[in-house]
Amino acid sequence: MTPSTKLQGLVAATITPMTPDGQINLSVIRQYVDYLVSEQNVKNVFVNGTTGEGLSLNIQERKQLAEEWVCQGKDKLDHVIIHVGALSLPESQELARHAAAIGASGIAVIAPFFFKPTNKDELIAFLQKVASEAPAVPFYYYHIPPLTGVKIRVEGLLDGIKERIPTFQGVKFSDTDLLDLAQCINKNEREQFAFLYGVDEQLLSALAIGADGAVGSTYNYLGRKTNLMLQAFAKPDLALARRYQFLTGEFLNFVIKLGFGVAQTKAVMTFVSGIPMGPPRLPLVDASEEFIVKAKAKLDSIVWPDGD
Ligand SMILES: CC(=O)N[C@H](C=O)[C@@H](O)[C@H](O)[C@H](O)CO
Ligand SMILES: CC(=O)C(=O)O
Repeated sequence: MTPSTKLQGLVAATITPMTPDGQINLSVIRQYVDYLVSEQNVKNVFVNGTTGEGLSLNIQERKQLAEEWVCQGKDKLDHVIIHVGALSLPESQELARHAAAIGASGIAVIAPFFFKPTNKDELIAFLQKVASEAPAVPFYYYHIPPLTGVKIRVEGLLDGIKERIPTFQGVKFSDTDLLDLAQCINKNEREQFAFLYGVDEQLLSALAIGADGAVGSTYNYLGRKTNLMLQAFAKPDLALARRYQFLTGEFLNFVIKLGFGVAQTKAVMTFVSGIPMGPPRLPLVDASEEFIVKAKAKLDSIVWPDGD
């Protein structure tokens, strides 16, 4: 792994494979890593986040998953970022120390979401207490207000953050407020922070205002297509880049109308990759057969510009 290089390009938010009886299934992670690298051309992962049901796992499970991803990713993946956010500060700190000990290339933390920070100073104080437990590991703030309910704008959070959190390296930005994202990017030209966008259906818009890359659930199975969008954007061939975004958007728009979340992501990844992701953990419930049939038909019907 090469933790010193700036994180860019696509990062798959990993799914947590589970057995039919609901235990974490570490045995398929090796195959999962190979699939991401060879079939999707994705070499960075974000483990135990939203898609990974990180907040529904216990500490032991989170550590086992982190270890397995780091171990299986060795020599194959570029970055293995571990999400270590938790409602309990000591638990989050324990996970941060663990991630450092196993050699993770970065850690990320969401805002605590039961008792919530009410301003940026409270939020930074929490993040700082976690980050300082892993003083040699790049730290990312994971901004996802639709799920945490913590709507503190990132632009303001960045002011002086490097002084409070010396390992601060960037933001995983999972919000539709592109003005906030743009202000962050504009402000941080010199700092070399990485801004990774997390709303896959509008990644192209975020690239246009300067996002470095993306972390998302769809890069598990649409990584190759999204990489082609990134290439088209870099060229630049905007018409082609738009075409890819419209097509991935067409799929997402379709499944969102059917009801789309982590359970459905597990089902889609299972039929696309052939790797059994298993059921989600309650309160999430399995995708319906009807969803699976319709989602598969939709994905199969898409004619991609690369001829697939
Ligand atoms: C709320 C959520 O899970 N967001 C993911 C990452 O942040 C995205 O990757 C979405 O799954 C994706 O954009 C589809 O809506
Ligand atoms: C999408 C994402 O980054 C997550 O699942 O945490």
